[in-house]
Amino acid sequence: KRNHTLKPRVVLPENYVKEMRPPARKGQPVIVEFSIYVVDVNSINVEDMDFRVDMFIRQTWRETRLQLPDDIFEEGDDHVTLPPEFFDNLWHPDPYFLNSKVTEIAELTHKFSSVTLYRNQTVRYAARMHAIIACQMEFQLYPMDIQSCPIYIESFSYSNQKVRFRWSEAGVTINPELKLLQYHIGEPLRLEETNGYMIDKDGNYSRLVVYFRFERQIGHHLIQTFAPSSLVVMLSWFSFWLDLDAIPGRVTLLVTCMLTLVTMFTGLRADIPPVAYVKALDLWMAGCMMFVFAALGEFVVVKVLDKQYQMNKNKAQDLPRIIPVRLNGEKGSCGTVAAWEGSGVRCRKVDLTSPTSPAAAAAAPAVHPAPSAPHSVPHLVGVERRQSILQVAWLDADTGQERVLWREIDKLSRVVFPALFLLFVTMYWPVLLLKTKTSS
Ligand SMILES: NCCCC(=O)O
Repeated sequence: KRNHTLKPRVVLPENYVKEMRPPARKGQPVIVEFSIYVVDVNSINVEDMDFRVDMFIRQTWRETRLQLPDDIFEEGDDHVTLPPEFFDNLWHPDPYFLNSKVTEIAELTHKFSSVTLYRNQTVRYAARMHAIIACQMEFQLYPMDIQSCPIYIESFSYSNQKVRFRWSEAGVTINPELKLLQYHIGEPLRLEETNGYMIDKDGNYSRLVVYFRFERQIGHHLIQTFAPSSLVVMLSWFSFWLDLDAIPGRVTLLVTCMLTLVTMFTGLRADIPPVAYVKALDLWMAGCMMFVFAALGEFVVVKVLDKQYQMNKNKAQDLPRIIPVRLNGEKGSCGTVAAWEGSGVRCRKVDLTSPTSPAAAAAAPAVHPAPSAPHSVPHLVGVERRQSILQVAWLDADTGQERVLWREIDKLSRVVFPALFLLFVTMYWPVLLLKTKTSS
């Protein structure tokens, strides 16, 4: 019965010891060249800070002990491809992914790997692998963050004096059809050949590094976060157009805006792990909430001041407009106009309807030195109250209507709030873009 399997001894000498590395010039390491074709990157998992990559990983090295008879090659070929089982008959390097959580060779009916022997005694081993790679992610610039995730390939047992890893000319290539939901893979990928940090008595371990750059696409967050939250802030400005007396309307509008923002940002928090530092999104959230909070605060302050003004105004209107003020040096109380007239005490009348007039100004100091006069105290309060009222309220020259300082704040806020929000936006985005650029 004929056996068509290629026997290892056909290509390997009798004295082949697979545990010994191929003979190299004295003191020279075996050079192993790597190339990677990334088929897919999926599950960039910010919760666990890792990502899953499917790839073809290829290694080539010279095995000078191979004896390759012509009849194992097909006509015109310079290589013969063998099934994965043949790999176990050969010496082979022992790379591993230093920062992987899981590594496995894909399998269906057989392992997806192959060994190719070349006429020039080069061995090529290719395998399709899945790996879950740990990545130290940083979220300071989230959602404009760029994650730099390296894959470290290191020899497990051979120091760099025995085996040295190199990137082949092909290096690392990415499937051009690869699309990620939220990320863009920055190219070209940065490749490095270094020595590992673990120092053996024979030296370091040879290490290859490929840095994946995952640039988060802002589009998703523009639609889901930035645009809606900006609209909610703008919505809160409508309260400045509502009347100061529309308390339920204004409070409902502002509180609803605040709750909408809180709900929106609570939902977003689930997208990334709870890190201990401030993220760019936190600043945006805080900014938006501050604007709505400030609008609510403005309403409360203006409403309280207006209420006090209205109360003072009503009380002041109940007070007498013309009061008798005792002349300097006179004894006795003037009291009210009715009480004073005919009392014999020398007083003079002061018209308080115009307290800023010289008469009222003159009256005030004249009243102060007479604390003993019991009836002068309410009149003094009346004078001061009238003065304070007239400082915060005035008649509109065009309409002749009373205008109150507090109510003017609402009008000012209609301009100041949008202007400040615009300033916030124009400072936030350039700083964020600049930081993103410098971090990549
Ligand atoms: N069909 C996958 C081949 C992979 C490789 O040998 O590079």
